[in-house]
Amino acid sequence: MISISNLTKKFHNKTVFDNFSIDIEENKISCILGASGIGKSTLIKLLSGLDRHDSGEIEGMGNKEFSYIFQEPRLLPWLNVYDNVDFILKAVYSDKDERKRIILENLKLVDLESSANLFPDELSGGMMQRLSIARAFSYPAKILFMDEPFSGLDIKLKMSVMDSFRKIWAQSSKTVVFITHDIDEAVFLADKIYVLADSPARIVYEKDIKINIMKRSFNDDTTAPLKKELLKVISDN
Ligand SMILES: Nc1ncnc2c1ncn2[C@@H]1O[C@H](COP(=O)(O)OP(=O)(O)OP(=O)(O)O)[C@@H](O)[C@H]1O
Repeated sequence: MISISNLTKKFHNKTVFDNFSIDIEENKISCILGASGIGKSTLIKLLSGLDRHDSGEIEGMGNKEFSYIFQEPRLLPWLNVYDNVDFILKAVYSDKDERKRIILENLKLVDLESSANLFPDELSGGMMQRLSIARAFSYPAKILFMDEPFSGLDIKLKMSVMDSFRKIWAQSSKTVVFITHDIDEAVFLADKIYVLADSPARIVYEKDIKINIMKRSFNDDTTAPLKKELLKVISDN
């Protein structure tokens, strides 16, 4: 469990979190859903240690390594697909053959095995984001933070990239903290959804989704009531 308790974070005179608490389960996909500017990215930065909180406790991160997937893929343009992944693995695995096995296995899961020699400027937006997913999963980190990784993609690409994401996640046992403002994305991928609202931010709603992630479809009637509920919670707050 990753636990945040009684956390306070201020930027100058803006209090983003005041006495904020949340428990995040390990080996699951937890989704923080909320409007723009509410504090979602700040929360991930505090959890990952990229920013510091003013008071309160963050427990369960210890020295655990984490990887990040951002809204934009952040690839190295001078390296091909294979080497973009190899670049980050070199710091962890000295054995070239082991790196090769890990890289090819992960590229295969996101359907990029046959694109290993292409450079980022030869990839579509969806391919770039799939590569950033393969890179994040190749790195042996227990925790993955995702900051709106699908929001720059059109609906068709989004569905295909999210499908790649769930396949690759199902092979791992990573704890994922996923932030988004998109209800469809949250309902498609999350084991648990937290809705963040207000200023200072607080959790106004939380829900476990029991349907197996691999069995969900983007336009699934069984999740329609939940989507409606989330829409109401968001518009009421
Ligand atoms: N480094 C900073 N300095 C000053 N204010 C900041 C800083 N980072 C964030 N903020 C403020 O804190 C609040 C929360 O920002 P944050 O980026 O966490 O929101 P968000 O929910 O991730 O929004 P978005 O979905 O638009 O990325 C905003 O009001 C923002 O202006």
